[in-house]
Amino acid sequence: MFVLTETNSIANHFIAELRDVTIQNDSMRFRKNMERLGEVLAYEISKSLPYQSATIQTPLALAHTYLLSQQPVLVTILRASLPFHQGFLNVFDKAENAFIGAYRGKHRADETFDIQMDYLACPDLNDKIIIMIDPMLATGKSLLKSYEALLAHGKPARTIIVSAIAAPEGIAFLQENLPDAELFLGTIDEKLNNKFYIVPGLGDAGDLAYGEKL
Ligand SMILES: O=P(O)(O)OC[C@H]1O[C@H](OP(=O)(O)OP(=O)(O)O)[C@H](O)[C@@H]1O
Ligand SMILES: O=c1cc[nH]c(=O)[nH]1
Ligand SMILES: [Mg+2]
Repeated sequence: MFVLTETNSIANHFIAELRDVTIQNDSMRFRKNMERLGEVLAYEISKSLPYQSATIQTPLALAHTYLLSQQPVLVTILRASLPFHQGFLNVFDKAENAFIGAYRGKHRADETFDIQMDYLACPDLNDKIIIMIDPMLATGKSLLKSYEALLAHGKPARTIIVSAIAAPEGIAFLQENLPDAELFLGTIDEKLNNKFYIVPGLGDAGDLAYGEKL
């Protein structure tokens, strides 16, 4: 498991601004900070991908380097993931993309909920490296249900899950139910509250980026 804030970097500022209740009034800044965090995490993930040697013709001579031997598939879970996904796409500009509509349905009286799924647009996933992008890992149910839906499109060779903020409960849930998935996290928070929101967290990422839904 990789946790970005285990090393201090400028990304601490992006996460601090995402959390800050005053700065959250500026939804464009919220989306931009989520995008910037996506770029940083994409760069960190890029260090773990496979590379092959390549030769580039400059105007003067040949330059030797290593380039990705396989492009990842970027999987976005609507809607909060959209700006985070854009950060990944800025870095992995040749990646294929998948989109999943998964969201927490209406909470019951005891605050439990089911995950609703209503949209899936996806390339062939057989033998691909998939990066599942969701800014909030709370209970982990959205990510697990999304992964199960993806399997109808093939069996990935490798699954990377990336979140900006994760709760210990969601991490434990994924480690139990998706033991082969690799986690790349911005930061790990304290706990979930009785509505299954991350504390201290940042609130509702989808609402902060795009406004409240009915
Ligand atoms: O780990 P979980 O308990 O499943 O919760 C996390 C999910 O909640 C948020 O989506 P939300 O349902 O709020 O939908 P939205 O993006 O449309 O706001 C978030 O983007 C995750 O997908
Ligand atoms: O804290 C949380 C949990 C789920 N979804 C969010 O947007 N925030
Ligand atoms: Mg939401």
